[in-house]
Amino acid sequence: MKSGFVVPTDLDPIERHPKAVGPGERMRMHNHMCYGCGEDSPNGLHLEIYAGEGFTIRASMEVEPHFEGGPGVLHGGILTTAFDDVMGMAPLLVGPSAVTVHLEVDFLRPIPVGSTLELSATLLGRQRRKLYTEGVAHIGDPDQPVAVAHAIFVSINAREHFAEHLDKSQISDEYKQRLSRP
Ligand SMILES: CCCCCCCCCC(=O)SCCNC(=O)CCNC(=O)[C@H](O)C(C)(C)COP(=O)(O)OP(=O)(O)OC[C@H]1O[C@@H](n2cnc3c(N)ncnc32)[C@H](O)[C@@H]1OP(=O)(O)O
Repeated sequence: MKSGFVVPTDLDPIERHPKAVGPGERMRMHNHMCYGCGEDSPNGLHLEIYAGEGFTIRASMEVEPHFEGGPGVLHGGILTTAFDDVMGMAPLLVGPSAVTVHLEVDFLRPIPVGSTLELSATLLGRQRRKLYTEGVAHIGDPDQPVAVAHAIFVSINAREHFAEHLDKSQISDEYKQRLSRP
């Protein structure tokens, strides 16, 4: 496996945020129109994402026929989207809203349509605003991953980061209200 992803050795200490959801609980939806996890996204993946122990996250995804890429198998871009969303929840265990700046996926085995894909993510560490994460996907045997991903998220001030494009959201009024709260 080749990867340009390197976790720095001089990481900042991390601890679970006191307000983070507990192990086994569903992660709070950051945007109910999100293509990955939003329950109201018309064509989205509708991922239900749960906090695990420590700095881990998990989710399951049914590989629907309309997720097909190659004949009978999951499209690689859909898998990448799922990783982005599941791994993107890991920073919320320690506090900050964060967005993806780098995401790489190693596709190890084809993933058949009709299977249940188990996704997990681990926050490996933090260096200043950068949050390093690893994701693993398997079907059936957890010791036989079908894909592995590595990503860096960078913490943001959500109010400032999304301000310019808020009007384009399908739920801009709701978001404007949410982000205006002190
Ligand atoms: C809100 C809650 C979300 C919860 C889950 C969401 C799941 C879905 C997640 C997504 O899909 S987010 C959508 C895709 N991502 C974006 O649209 C982000 C676009 N990028 C940006 O807007 C800017 O790059 C960003 C605001 C994130 C950072 O710009 P800044 O000017 O604030 O920071 P800067 O460029 O100085 O980078 C901060 C650190 O990150 C590092 N960095 C930036 N880009 C990098 C990169 N591509 N690879 C590696 N490191 C990177 C950078 O070197 C630096 O490291 P150091 O602390 O060591 O100086």
